[in-house]
Amino acid sequence: MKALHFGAGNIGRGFIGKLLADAGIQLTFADVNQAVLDALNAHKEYRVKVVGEDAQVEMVKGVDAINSTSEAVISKIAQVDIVTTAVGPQILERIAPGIAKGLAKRSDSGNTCPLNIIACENMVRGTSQLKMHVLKALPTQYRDWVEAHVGFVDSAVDRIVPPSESINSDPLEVTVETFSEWIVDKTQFKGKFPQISGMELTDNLMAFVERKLFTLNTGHAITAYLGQLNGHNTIRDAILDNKVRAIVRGAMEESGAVLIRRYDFDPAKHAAYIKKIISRFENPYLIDDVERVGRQPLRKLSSGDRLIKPILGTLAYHLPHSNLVTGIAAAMHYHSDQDPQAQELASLLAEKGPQETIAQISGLDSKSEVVTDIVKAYKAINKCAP
Ligand SMILES: NC(=O)c1ccc[n+]([C@@H]2O[C@H](COP(=O)([O-])OP(=O)(O)OC[C@H]3O[C@@H](n4cnc5c(N)ncnc54)[C@H](O)[C@@H]3O)[C@@H](O)[C@H]2O)c1
Ligand SMILES: O=P(O)(O)OC[C@@H](O)[C@@H](O)[C@H](O)[C@H](O)CO
Repeated sequence: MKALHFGAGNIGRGFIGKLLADAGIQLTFADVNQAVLDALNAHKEYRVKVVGEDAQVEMVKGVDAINSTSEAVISKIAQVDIVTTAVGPQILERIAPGIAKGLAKRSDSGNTCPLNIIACENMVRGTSQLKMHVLKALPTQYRDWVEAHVGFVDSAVDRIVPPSESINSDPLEVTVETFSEWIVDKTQFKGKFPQISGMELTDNLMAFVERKLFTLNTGHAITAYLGQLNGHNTIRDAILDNKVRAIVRGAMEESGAVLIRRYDFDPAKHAAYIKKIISRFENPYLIDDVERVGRQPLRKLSSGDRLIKPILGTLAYHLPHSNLVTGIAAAMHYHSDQDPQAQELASLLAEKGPQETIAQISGLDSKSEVVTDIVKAYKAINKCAP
């Protein structure tokens, strides 16, 4: 089997690419980072440091790389059996035209072997969104062919992979936690399921996607935002601060109450899931900056993402949400010189004030009680800020 994986970054090299290569699949990465492309093509292998109680170094071997903006992508898509992505939600639209051209070439060349495409991004049904962009870029005469031969498979992906400490000495080495989970929607495959150890199949994907995004990522983001406000640089330092930890746990429990109602999860198992996540945030072997986890605050404050979607659930079911409100208010204070979205957020706040800003970003009604609560919490943080 052959695979093309877009995004040779942390999760690409540290998780999805590793599982594909470990399964004996011939793997090519597509990226735009020339240094990473050159290093992959020079060495054809890289180190994955799996850190935890039982630390070990594993090698990923036999890989190569192409530029994702080059014609080579089109030829690859015409030939491979599986395409995966880990590029970030905002990049899916950018890689779609190349995928569409590749699918047209595949059809023209008479390759009717099934192809499955799986986006591994932190978003709800990311592959379905990628499909929408691909179809937009695809000449209409290929649509039926694509529907018949190409599976667009949604997935949930979970492994904490911060940038490696050895980035300067080895641009390919990646440091990952021991925990990992990749769950794919088995109802969307074309042809036989690929045999990839570590890839789990489900016919109930939405429950897994929401459980992960609205528990781990909700808690992670709030840890980052409150961590920054309280002077912490890393997720571990932030979660070890009892003030931060209480709000993070409270927010995950509030979001969890929605998930338990929506998906009929077992409350005891969900409580254990939250406990495990907090211990993952505490991982002493990973250095994960609050700036990585807090990145792109406008995305994280959008209506379907980890902060707003859970609070909408609490409103629908008339459940408590005071910790989520604090988390959202903290997100509005997020600042980073490196992050264009943090700067846009700051400009919006300066121009429109907190009430209009949060309403515009999140889609919440500016006159609603919840927006009033968020603005009150935002101003209360302002008063305490050093
Ligand atoms: N790191 C994690 O802990 C983690 C865990 C689960 C899911 N994710 C998700 O995985 C995705 C990637 O996250 P990451 O942490 O690996 O980010 P990253 O920045 O380390 O990697 C992204 C990679 O995509 C590449 N890229 C950018 N534009 C591209 C393009 N047009 N074509 C091909 N490649 C392009 C970048 O050069 C980079 O190598 C995100 O959606 C993230 O939410 C990350
Ligand atoms: O990748 P983002 O920006 O959506 O979220 C930042 C982190 O919360 C995220 O990357 C986690 O580390 C990951 O989702 C763990 O599975």
